[in-house]
Amino acid sequence: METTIQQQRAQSGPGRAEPALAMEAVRKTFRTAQGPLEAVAGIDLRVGAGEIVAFLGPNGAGKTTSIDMMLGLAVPTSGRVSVFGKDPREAVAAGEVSAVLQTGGLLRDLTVRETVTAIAALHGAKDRVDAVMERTDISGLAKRKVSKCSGGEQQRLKFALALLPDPRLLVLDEPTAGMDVSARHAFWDTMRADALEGRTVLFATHYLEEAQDFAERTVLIGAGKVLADGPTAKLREMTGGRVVSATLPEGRPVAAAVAELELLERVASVRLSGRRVHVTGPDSDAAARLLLGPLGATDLEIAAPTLDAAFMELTGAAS
Ligand SMILES: Nc1ncnc2c1ncn2[C@@H]1O[C@H](COP(=O)(O)OP(=O)(O)OP(=O)(O)O)[C@@H](O)[C@H]1O
Repeated sequence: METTIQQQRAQSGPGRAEPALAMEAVRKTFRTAQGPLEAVAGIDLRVGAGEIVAFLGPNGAGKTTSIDMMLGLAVPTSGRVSVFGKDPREAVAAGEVSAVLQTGGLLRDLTVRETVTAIAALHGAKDRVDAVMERTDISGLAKRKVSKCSGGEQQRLKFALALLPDPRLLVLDEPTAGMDVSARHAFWDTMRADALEGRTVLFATHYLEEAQDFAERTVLIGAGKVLADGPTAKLREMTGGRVVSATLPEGRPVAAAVAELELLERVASVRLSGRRVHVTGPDSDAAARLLLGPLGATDLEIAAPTLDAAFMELTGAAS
């Protein structure tokens, strides 16, 4: 699906010359009881119009703080943020950027349709109510009170509200947080269809899979800095491919097995916990063959790299 989006957008997407978003040497320091806390520690980022970018990082990496600055909800301590060449607050006022945020914002006593209609009136977009509800798959919930909607349904409603001004840049902060797997898939299906129409999308996520499934480009952030920025497929390669785990047999020295595994070509790391060995590298087949064959290991598992693994590889590489 990632390739399909890339291909279709390469053919029909808008020109990429104009930056939708530019962050230049952006820092944000909070004063806390323990002293100053640098949540964003010098981020440079340029997102071209029509790009789909994942902002990937663990808890506390600085994603939400960065997004707040993109939306004019927070002001950088130093550096500059612009959206389509404008101050973010001007871009928000002009309806050029809108967001689905993690926190709050919905009135519980209104129905879904009342909510959409009220916000549409603010944007002068009453004629878009039906289309937007259809697009985000909430037409069937029109008469339901917001307080009776599930977490996933509320996220879809927030998505509908964000689409009302027909923004050129859509910013999503953990849009699928709290959704179950099927709701998550449904959300991304809707999102993909929308992105194909040429909107620029930047979304924050903890999930490497979400970046892989949806974003052409991933910006990995940690401790307020950009650790890696490039095509999502490349990031996956950089993280060393898959992790092969297996239990080594009793009665044989584990150190010799580890040494043999380390001799395999293109192995990124070999880690032991008790007799359980974890081999990371792009050639999972070779590791699996050696483990199950000569090394006599059992209980083999092969897993895609997790964000934690990716993060450790990249922070290790960066330090
Ligand atoms: N208003 C604030 N005052 C003090 N510290 C803050 C404030 N907002 C964020 N922080 C701190 O700044 C750091 C970055 O937080 P931020 O919410 O941007 O990270 P995040 O990547 O979005 O994390 P998460 O994935 O948990 O949402 C954290 O250490 C957080 O505790």
